[in-house]
Amino acid sequence: LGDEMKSDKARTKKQKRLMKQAARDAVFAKVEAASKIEDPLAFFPLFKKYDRNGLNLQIECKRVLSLNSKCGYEWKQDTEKMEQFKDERAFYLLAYDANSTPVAFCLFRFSVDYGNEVIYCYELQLERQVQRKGLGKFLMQILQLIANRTEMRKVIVPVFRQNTGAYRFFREALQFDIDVYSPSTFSTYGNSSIHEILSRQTKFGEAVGLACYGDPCYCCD
Ligand SMILES: CC(=O)SCCNC(=O)CCNC(=O)[C@H](O)C(C)(C)COP(=O)(O)OP(=O)(O)OC[C@H]1O[C@@H](n2cnc3c(N)ncnc32)[C@H](O)[C@@H]1OP(=O)(O)O
Repeated sequence: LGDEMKSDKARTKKQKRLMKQAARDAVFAKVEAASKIEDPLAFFPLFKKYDRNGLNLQIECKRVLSLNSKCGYEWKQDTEKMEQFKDERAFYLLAYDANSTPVAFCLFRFSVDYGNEVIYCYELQLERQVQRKGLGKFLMQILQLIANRTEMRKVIVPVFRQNTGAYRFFREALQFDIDVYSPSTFSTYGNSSIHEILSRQTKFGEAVGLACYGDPCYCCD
């Protein structure tokens, strides 16, 4: 009987391990599939235009590798950014003005973060002249839509604490939470970390209601 119990226990343990592995594989498969979508913005053609508050912009979603070297942002000098730039799974949302000049970009990637399928937004940058006209909110709304469509659990953004404008934008205007894996939630870092990881759950995230962005609300429909 002792031996039988032991082998039962071993079987259950193995089953649990296999189930965990299958769940993990499913998360990676979902992220892999989303990463292969040629143009995630194609699902939302209405969002290819931003025509509000005196701006009239075209919005495109492109794979980072498909961009040519014309895009002359200063951050391209930055080595770490350059690595992100070269990542074949990364995408840009780009906003162009009437002269086809890029005036804003959002760099993101589908990713697995602590076992969760997420959209990781590395960077959101708007030229000064297009700031405070709702465009940042609109681009993040697009990310949230894409995240819902691809069944990701949340949208994540790292924000430097000293960037109070961006912090307020994400925390107050867009209702991002401090992510459970943000450095400030670990006692070793406490409040000394220079950045905070913020996140906003999708409808596939854990039991947090969707606070809508805009009026009209595009994310709940
Ligand atoms: C992951 C990261 O990349 S973090 C770094 C973010 N990027 C930067 O800091 C670069 C410079 N700034 C920018 O590119 C932009 O200003 C962003 C991305 C911070 C915000 O985008 P914008 O289009 O300017 O903001 P938007 O007009 O959508 O603002 C919506 C609301 O957010 C809040 N908000 C936006 N910017 C600020 C700010 N600087 N200070 C305080 N609140 C702000 C306001 O409540 C605003 O509503 P209101 O204008 O009616 O008061």
